[in-house]
Amino acid sequence: MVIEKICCLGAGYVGGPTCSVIALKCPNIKVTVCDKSVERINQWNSDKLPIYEPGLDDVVRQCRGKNLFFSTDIAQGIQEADLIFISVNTPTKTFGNGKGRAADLKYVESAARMIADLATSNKIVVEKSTVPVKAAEIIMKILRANTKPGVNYQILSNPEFLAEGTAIVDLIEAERVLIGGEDTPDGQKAIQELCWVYEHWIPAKNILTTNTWSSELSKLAANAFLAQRISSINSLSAVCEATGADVSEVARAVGRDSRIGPKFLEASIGFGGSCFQKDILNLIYLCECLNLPEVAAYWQQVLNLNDYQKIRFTRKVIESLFNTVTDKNIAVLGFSFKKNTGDTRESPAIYVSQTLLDEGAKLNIYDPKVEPDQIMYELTNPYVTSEPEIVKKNVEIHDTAYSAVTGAHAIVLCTEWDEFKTLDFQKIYEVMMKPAYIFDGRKILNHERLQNIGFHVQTIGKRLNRMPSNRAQGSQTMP
Ligand SMILES: NC(=O)c1ccc[n+]([C@@H]2O[C@H](COP(=O)([O-])OP(=O)(O)OC[C@H]3O[C@@H](n4cnc5c(N)ncnc54)[C@H](O)[C@@H]3O)[C@@H](O)[C@H]2O)c1
Ligand SMILES: O=c1ccn([C@@H]2O[C@H](COP(=O)(O)OP(=O)(O)O[C@H]3O[C@H](CO)[C@@H](O)[C@H](O)[C@H]3O)[C@@H](O)[C@H]2O)c(=O)[nH]1
Repeated sequence: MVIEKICCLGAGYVGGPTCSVIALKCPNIKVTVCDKSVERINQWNSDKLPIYEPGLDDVVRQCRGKNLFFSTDIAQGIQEADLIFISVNTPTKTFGNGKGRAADLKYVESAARMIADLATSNKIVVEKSTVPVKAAEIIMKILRANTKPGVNYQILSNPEFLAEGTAIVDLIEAERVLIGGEDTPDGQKAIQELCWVYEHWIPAKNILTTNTWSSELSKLAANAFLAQRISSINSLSAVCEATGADVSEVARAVGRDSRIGPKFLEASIGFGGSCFQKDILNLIYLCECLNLPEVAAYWQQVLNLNDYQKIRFTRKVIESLFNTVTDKNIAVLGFSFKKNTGDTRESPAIYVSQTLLDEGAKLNIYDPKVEPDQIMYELTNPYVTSEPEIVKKNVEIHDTAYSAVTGAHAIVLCTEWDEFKTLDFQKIYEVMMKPAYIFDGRKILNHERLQNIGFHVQTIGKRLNRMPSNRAQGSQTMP
């Protein structure tokens, strides 16, 4: 089979960018991205795309209406496609068996059932969502139990490794594409057909093929390893703060060993995002089901440490502000889980903000890309608060960092947006309450310069004992 038409079920952070790049690099393939959400599809077809991702607008502009289409007509998408990506969400279960740990496969299952209902010709079905090992078996069972005469299915695993904020570069210059399939002649043929799609722009040496289960497990393993590095360096950040070592220096020294490498050793207020926690929980649950409690406990510790880091940082904020933030104005700079994305899923800023609100603080929140409604949605979510009215009363969303900090007792920097590095902190100092505090949860500011201006500064993994300069001590401009 030559792949002429691709359909993707799920127009989210993965389906949208992935298929846009496939359309860009494979001009002879028609790519249709389908979603059951009319609103999402309308946004993909508008000038304001539903997700912010550097470079994405350009790619969509080049291909949309030519060989890239966004549609709610799932039936047509499925029927005409030779190859179907399942790119739907796989959140952690919130109730029932495996609550809080297992991946909820209801969207994967419903996608498989839609394909089974609608397909009238042979399909290669590709699991792109992140799933527990053996999920392909579920898809296979649903499809093969409902096969219409003359319709054959091959199921492949092709996990996605893009990171938000760098998705387009990650897709165009992928270090590796992983494809797992059945060890049968038809399975191997399907693998080769998907390889052919990627080979339009990915060197063949970067395309790895494995059996289905290795491919599924490798995705969970990759995220577990990455998150483990962050928890490792974050654990040492606490040691640094207690001893006078500097975590950036430690990371530089450790990372210089080529066996360890320098990437992903940036201490922080903890990792966020929709993937790390969810996928490690998924791995932990899998280990528990496989009766491997020691392995489950090992990975659980990566998550425990991440919670500890968020708690430790927030506690430091409160303790530094004389152990009370009641009625204090606190500017929260950054709400997304990392820079260059508007995504707030599992953002550490949620925990920090919610804890400060619980302590009676008033928050002025500014993020360059997160929509105000999204911030309020996260903070008034019933899983996070039982008092949404108090949250609404005590949170103000600002459209510049300067307006957020005016009159604030403290700045809490939660996301490493580049624009925060170039703020005029002299000007900011003048409009803040005194003593003025900055808590740099991302280690991106020039702490010495801030101290010279007069700020009390705290960061991650480094003790900054020096008192602010005398010059600035008394200058209070706000009542
Ligand atoms: N976000 C990332 O950076 C990232 C990276 C790699 C892998 N992943 C994995 O990819 C998967 C998708 O993640 P995401 O961030 O794109 O999720 P998302 O929530 O942004 O998008 C999923 C979309 O699927 C749609 N959907 C659900 N069921 C459907 C159905 N039956 N038919 C059509 N559409 C349906 C939803 O409406 C939603 O728009 C998850 O398994 C995730 O773990 C995510
Ligand atoms: O040294 C570091 C690197 C990252 N982070 C934080 O870790 C989180 C996750 O960052 P990142 O991995 O860059 O973004 P994601 O979009 O969550 O991407 C991860 O999760 C995706 C979904 O599975 C995978 O595809 C990617 O390969 C994997 O990097 C963010 O809060 C970062 O601020 C740190 O604290 N320190």
